[in-house]
Amino acid sequence: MFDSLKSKLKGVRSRFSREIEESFIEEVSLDEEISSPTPLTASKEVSAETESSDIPEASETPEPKVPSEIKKDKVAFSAKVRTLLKDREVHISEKKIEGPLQELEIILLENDVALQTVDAISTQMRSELTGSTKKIGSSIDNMVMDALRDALLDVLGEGFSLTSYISTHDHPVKVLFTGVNGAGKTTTIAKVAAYLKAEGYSVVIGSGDTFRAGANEQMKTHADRVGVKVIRHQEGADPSAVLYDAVEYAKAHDIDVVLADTAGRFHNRANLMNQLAKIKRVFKPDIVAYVDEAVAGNDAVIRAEEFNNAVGTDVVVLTKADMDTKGGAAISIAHTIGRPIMFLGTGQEYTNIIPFEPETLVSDLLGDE
Ligand SMILES: Nc1nc2c(ncn2[C@@H]2O[C@H](COP(=O)(O)OP(=O)(O)OP(=O)(O)O)[C@@H](O)[C@H]2O)c(=O)[nH]1
Repeated sequence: MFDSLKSKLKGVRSRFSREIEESFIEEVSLDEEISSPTPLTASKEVSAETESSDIPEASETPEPKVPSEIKKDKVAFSAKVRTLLKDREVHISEKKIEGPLQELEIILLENDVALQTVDAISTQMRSELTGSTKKIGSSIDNMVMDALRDALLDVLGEGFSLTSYISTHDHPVKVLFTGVNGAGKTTTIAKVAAYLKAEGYSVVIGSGDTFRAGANEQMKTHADRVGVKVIRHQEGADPSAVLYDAVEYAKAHDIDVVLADTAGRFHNRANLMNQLAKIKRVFKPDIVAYVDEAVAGNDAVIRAEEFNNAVGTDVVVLTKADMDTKGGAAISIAHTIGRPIMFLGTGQEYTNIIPFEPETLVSDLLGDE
């Protein structure tokens, strides 16, 4: 999942660290250290905090150095500056991180992160890394990592736990699934049903896709496999009536959750969008879940926004995350439409669904152990 983005983020993180470190190495007047017999004249922020024990002794009669010795000196010197920087207060100017920031922006754009989300991540990184004096903790790498983690968490928002919602609201909780054709709504409903059953909740499915030939049978097959009752009418029936019946069944049988399927549709099909508005009026969902493919990248973000504007959306489910190497939709969608992600679909098995937790995604993206 999101492998291309992961490896690129790793690269740009090292570049941030390198550039920040190198700029301090320059400040500590490298030439002077290598060629002159005088002690290291550490300058600016670092020198102010360097203790006398950190400063190498000057030899009285220095021998001229051969190139290999100079190289070794440089390496040793960089290591020394790195040590000096740890637990020090330093000032990082915007200039020092401009190059890597631009690289980060390009990487995010190339991986389908929406422009406004890229801007937000970049602004947050800039403000967290620069400006006032910073205390570098264990290392510059960690400081960069923390800034990137905070920026990503900021755009990902809080996530949405369906089980927490169910445990704190009246039953039956009604979830309406909307989205474009073939995004994976029907499969997702079966996966969510299996997930909720495993969490100890009873579920009924309303087969509200009465439009596509074979959709009823497909839903029934999935429901049978995960052991959940499905309410169906004949093909072409009014989906609002099917879903109304599903709610009545849930009330009569003390069922915790109703999961309602709908036919796939595009936001620009006015009659189908009006039908969805009617379904909402009759079914009165507690949660409207917009389903789209993570692999669709920017298109998924644009469609989610259009659905949200047309019929409203409370949460998003991104399917086929297992096939998505970029992660752009997962990173941008909550920030762009202002609605949290509820689940990620990660394969074709019924167990291939994970509740979306921003911290887990960010740890995965940044390669935490
Ligand atoms: N790899 C992968 N495939 C998935 C995932 N979710 C769904 N699919 C596949 O996507 C295809 C379409 O899924 P459906 O559930 O039929 O899609 P739908 O949105 O109900 O389709 P319509 O009824 O046309 O609106 C199927 O082949 C699913 O197995 C996922 O998370 N990963």
